[in-house]
Amino acid sequence: MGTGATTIIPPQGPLKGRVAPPGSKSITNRALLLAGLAAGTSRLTGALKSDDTRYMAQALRDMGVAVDEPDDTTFVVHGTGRLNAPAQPLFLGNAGTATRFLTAAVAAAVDGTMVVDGDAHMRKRPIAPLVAALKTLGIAINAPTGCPPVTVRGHAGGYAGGRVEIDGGLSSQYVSALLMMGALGREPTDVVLTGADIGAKGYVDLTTAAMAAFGARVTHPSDTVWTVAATGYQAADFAVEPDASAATYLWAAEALTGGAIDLGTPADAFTQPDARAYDFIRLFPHLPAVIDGSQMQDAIPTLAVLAAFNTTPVRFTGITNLRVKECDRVAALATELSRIRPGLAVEEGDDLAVASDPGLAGQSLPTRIETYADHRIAMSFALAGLKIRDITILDPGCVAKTYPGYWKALAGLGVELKDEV
Ligand SMILES: O=C(O)C1=C[C@@H](OP(=O)(O)O)[C@@H](O)[C@H](O)C1
Ligand SMILES: C=C(OP(=O)(O)O)C(=O)O
Repeated sequence: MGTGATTIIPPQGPLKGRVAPPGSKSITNRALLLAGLAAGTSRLTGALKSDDTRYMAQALRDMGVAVDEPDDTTFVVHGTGRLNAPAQPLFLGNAGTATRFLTAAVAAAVDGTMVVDGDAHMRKRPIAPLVAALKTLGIAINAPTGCPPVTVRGHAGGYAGGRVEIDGGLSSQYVSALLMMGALGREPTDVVLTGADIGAKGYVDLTTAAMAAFGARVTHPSDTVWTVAATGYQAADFAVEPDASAATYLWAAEALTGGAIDLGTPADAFTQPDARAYDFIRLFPHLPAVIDGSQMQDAIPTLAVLAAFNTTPVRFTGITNLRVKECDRVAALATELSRIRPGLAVEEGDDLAVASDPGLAGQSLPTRIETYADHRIAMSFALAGLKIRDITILDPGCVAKTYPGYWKALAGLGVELKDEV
């Protein structure tokens, strides 16, 4: 459990100023991995430095790849075209991207047996579908609980290629992991989607775009099939775009206060799925009655807190896999919104129904928000504190997973914060 608490003092007027969100977590962790698998030096600029990307960078170092950090937003990765077996289990905290992507990559890039593990939260996040898919490729791999730790017997260059089926319903990261591994096969790999759902498909598009930047060739002959050529990876200089999920808090802060915050990047310039949230945020306080969250899952906490101040109720659908993120986000949103005012949000089957009440603004509703070690719960509920007096966020440091500068960014916009230690 983290410690501390931060109370947000609602600003007197609109929030105005310039705040650039940090680099994209999703893109940084893809680029780090691909650079680590390539032979040669890759320079990643605009990158995110946060818990999630440090775990990925450290894992590469643990496998013999030199990763330099000349400044706050740059990684220089000196790939050798091979990864060494790590002496210790790879510890990846609660970084879903690092855990899922590395589980597949090490199977085809490292000689030896290794363990991929994470913290207590990661040990509750499912990885069984990815493990089962890797087994079908002849890889010796085991995750007895269906979650990390995963034990993998890897062979550098040691899988043939061929066809691998994956159900991406619980996590699109399984699909991305197999695609990035695909370029390491001896022959091309077809990644074939089974099951009805893949979560936010935009993350798979981010994966194939990053792979192309590092020299891979992926074709997508049908909605459910990707073919990855057996090219391996080439070092590249790569500019990481700002994080769209981080941007949602700034867009929402602007909408809630009627402000003008310049992020330095227009919403339509992002390639990440969560940028779609802007199309809703700009409608505030007239969000629609139903919002399908399936293609912008990490933005749902932001939108759900915004919805509490909407003129009419909002139902969020397509959010079942929010239950297997850093915490059960559907339950957390219902519980914590209802802590502010009983019944403000309820779980209805697979949906989250937010009652919405613009009259909440300006009230004093002293509430201590549990954050469940989930950065997005902390960051989104801070938005409620821009409108309601006496909202306190517990364990504010958990934002370090993806946005260590979050509180500073709010303070830079003139938001007064009171820290308890
Ligand atoms: O591929 C990625 O970079 C991500 C995919 C999504 O997860 P799932 O695919 O597990 O839904 C998202 O929630 C996560 O923050 C990042
Ligand atoms: C779900 C998230 O992260 P991950 O799956 O990469 O741990 C997130 O950042 O909201």
